[in-house]
Amino acid sequence: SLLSASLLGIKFANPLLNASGVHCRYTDELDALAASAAGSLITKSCTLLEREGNPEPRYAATALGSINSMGLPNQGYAYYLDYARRHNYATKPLFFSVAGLSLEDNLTMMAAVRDAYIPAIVELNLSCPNVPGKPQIAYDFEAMDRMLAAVSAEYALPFGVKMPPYFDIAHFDAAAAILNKYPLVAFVTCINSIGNALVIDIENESVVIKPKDGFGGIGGDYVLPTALANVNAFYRRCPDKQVIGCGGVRSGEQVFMHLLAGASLVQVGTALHEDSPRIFARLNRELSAIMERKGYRSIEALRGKLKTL
Ligand SMILES: C=Cc1c(C(=O)O)[nH]c(=O)[nH]c1=O
Repeated sequence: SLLSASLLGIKFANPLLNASGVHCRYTDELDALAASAAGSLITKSCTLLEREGNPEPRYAATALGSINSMGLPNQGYAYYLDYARRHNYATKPLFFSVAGLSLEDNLTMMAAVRDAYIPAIVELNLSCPNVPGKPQIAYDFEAMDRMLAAVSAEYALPFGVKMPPYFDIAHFDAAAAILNKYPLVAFVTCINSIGNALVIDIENESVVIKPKDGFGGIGGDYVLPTALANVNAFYRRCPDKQVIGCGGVRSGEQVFMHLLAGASLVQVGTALHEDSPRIFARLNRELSAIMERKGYRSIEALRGKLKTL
């Protein structure tokens, strides 16, 4: 149909899903996504053991988006693996997000997913900006190379990576060169939040979240141009991989932009957090209206067709 999409040869009714971390920590949240108009869903990035995460307040919405320093609160990987075993894949695909605190933890968790023989798609999070003392892997190119070599060897199935934003062409080049060494890295999700921003409330003359003196990852309108640039940068540099867009989506127009930039699927974070899973029905309607107005009969007809001047 008009909004059909595909990734790893798997069919999706539409390209939309949640960004990992939003509306996906608990099974009731995941069930609501499974019952929504989203084409698929992804679990909260998980660690080996359950984590409470950082002290609250750790999320705040602003006029232009959001800031968070959640600290990777999650129920531990066994909880999400149990959910992934029970999911009905005939209704819609499920992604499984992994953010281990060590290479060993990532290997253990991904081996468990592999050995469960379920069609869950793994998105390895290389970009969590909010675990104090843990610099994010994707900003350490040697660490990322070692991680992908070990994970590829162990998991031995196609998987994806969740990347932070880069802001320098040389960094796009270097990161893509590493990803292109690993054919099992079948997709690249761009972007995670822009790390370590600072939102100030002038009434209270204070920061708005408690962890890290108020420093946290931002999402929403703030990040849209950076998200689109990262989607297109990796789309151009990784012709043998697919790209999932994430960042700044709150209407059909931004979904259309991500698709033009080369995205195969599009994740929604801040706008989903501030609304509800009902947002997916609206986004599908708005995207359909734009495509019909422009005469597109499929997403493939417009995907990656961004014009330069
Ligand atoms: C997995 C941890 C992440 C978190 C978090 O749990 O603090 N927040 C983000 O914006 N991105 C993440 O990847």
